[in-house]
Amino acid sequence: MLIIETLPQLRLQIRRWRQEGKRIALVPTMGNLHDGHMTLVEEAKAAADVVVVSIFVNPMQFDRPDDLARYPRTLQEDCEKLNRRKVDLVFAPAPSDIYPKGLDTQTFVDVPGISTILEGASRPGHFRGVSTIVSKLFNLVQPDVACFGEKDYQQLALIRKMVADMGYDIEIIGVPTVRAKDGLALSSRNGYLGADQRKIAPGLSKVMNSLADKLRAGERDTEEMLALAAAELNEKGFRSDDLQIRDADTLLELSAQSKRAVILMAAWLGQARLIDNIQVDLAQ
Ligand SMILES: Nc1ncnc2c1ncn2[C@@H]1O[C@H](COP(=O)(O)OP(=O)(O)OP(=O)(O)O)[C@@H](O)[C@H]1O
Ligand SMILES: CC(C)(CO)[C@@H](O)C(=O)[O-]
Ligand code: BAL
Repeated sequence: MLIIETLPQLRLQIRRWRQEGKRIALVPTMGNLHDGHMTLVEEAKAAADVVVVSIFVNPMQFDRPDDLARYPRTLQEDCEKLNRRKVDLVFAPAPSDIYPKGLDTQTFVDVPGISTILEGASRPGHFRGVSTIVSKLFNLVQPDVACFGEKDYQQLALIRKMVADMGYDIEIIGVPTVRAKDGLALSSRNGYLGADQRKIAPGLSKVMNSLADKLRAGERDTEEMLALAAAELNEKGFRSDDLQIRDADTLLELSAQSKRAVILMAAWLGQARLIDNIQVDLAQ
């Protein structure tokens, strides 16, 4: 497995593979890898000849400096895991390679509409940072296919829109959320949970699933349903943040025309802001 940190070295290797006619898959990550990431890697392997995993804690997408500072960085363990999975190349650049002139004058990619609602409203500038780094990684790695997790539902929708709007010739594969046995969605930020909080954490998916059951049973008073869900989370020890039931295709409010809903959950548990989502078919 190649571990490359600089842009010129990466370009050289990508050019070689292109000349050999290889189909390239990209899995963008911020590292501290878990089984959710490994599922993305397996999907990437099935879809291409060579797999590139990027590991970059992207400062441009963090709206809180403390969140950036304490984000777990475990490059050596990550590379060992990826080596065992027979990944071909890990791209792990330094921030100064990606943003040599800093962030203030960096050209950015903004996806209108979707980047400022929901998670984008809670985390100002976050999605501009995501679309900019993913666009830059697409240009550097020139993948034929790229894999993203459904756990970050709005992010996946943002990337799909960017690819369509900008004419990237890249297939985007969305990978279903990988969970622990007790239902908690795997996430690097779960590492911030203490042992007692870890016991409470699956409550987020339990409350989400009971909202999904209510939708399936035909309940449509979403305001009332979400207020009850927030109270239930707070009772369990969370600080409910943003809970939404939206049209799964547009991310706008549900309408009579909506075919599928997505329930989007965000709640604080101690120092960790946990997110989760589930899609529900509304066909009666
Ligand atoms: N449990 C999971 N199941 C499927 N995909 C996941 C899961 N967790 C993360 N991913 C995906 O892995 C990619 C990289 O995510 P990232 O490195 O930010 O990990 P993370 O666990 O989501 O960390 P955090 O949310 O704490 O930043 C993204 O496409 C993300 O959606
Ligand atoms: C896609 C991504 C790697 C861009 O930094 C990040 O937002 C993530 O880990 O989901
Ligand atoms: N997995 C989403 C990246 C972030 O929270 O910044």
